[in-house]
Amino acid sequence: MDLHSHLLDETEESVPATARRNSVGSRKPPLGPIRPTRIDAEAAVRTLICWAGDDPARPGLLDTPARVVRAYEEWFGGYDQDPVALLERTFDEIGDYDQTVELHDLPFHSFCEHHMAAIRGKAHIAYMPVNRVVGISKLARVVEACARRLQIQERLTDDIARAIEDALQPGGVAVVLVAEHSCMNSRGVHAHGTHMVTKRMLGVFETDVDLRREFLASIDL
Ligand SMILES: Nc1nc2c(ncn2[C@@H]2O[C@H](COP(=O)(O)OP(=O)(O)OP(=O)(O)O)[C@@H](O)[C@H]2O)c(=O)[nH]1
Ligand SMILES: [Zn+2]
Repeated sequence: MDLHSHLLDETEESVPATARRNSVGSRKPPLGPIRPTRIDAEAAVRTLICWAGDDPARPGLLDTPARVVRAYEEWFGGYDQDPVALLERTFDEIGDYDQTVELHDLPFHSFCEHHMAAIRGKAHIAYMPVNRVVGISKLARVVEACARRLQIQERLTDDIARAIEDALQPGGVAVVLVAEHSCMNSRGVHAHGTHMVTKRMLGVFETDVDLRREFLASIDL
């Protein structure tokens, strides 16, 4: 049963989240606690509304817990996706094409695992194909599957690169993420306008300095 149907079934006994969650690449997912039922999740939202200082029983907030839980299904839908499987379909009729394939300015949304606050940014991806390429929309899907989890930007960058490497076995992969963290700009240190930049270089992008430079220079940082 996938997450969506699981959450629709309010009577179902809680089962270990790890029984359903997919890992990124070949790595095992972290051992999670028991995943609660939808009813438990909505009760938790009511608790947070009280913690914020409002009344979950007032008319404007009555439907909010159900909405928040539905939003969580979307925001954290990555736990039920296997990024490597998204890249299963490849195309091998690439003629003599022997240069990098790059996708720039892919928007993504994630949540930092320290504050569960939004991370919004852009991903820039390159890989050096070996005999086969993947549909470019699938690269965007991989970013989404890795981002819709609780993350830190460094691991998100690595997850995306590893998924592409595992699935395509290319000559190399490069991933650069440029993102704003709302835990940095809406609270805490209130550092507005800051961007975090992370990079993961594998294969030829790690060993060939000129190739790496060319990719990094092509990104609008
Ligand atoms: N390296 C890294 N740090 C992150 C990321 N997202 C959030 N953080 C940081 O995680 C840290 C958590 O630090 P703590 O001291 O435990 O939390 P805090 O008291 O809320 O810290 P402040 O944000 O400084 O108020 C903060 O410095 C955040 O800026 C990320 O993706 N990567
Ligand atoms: Zn944070």
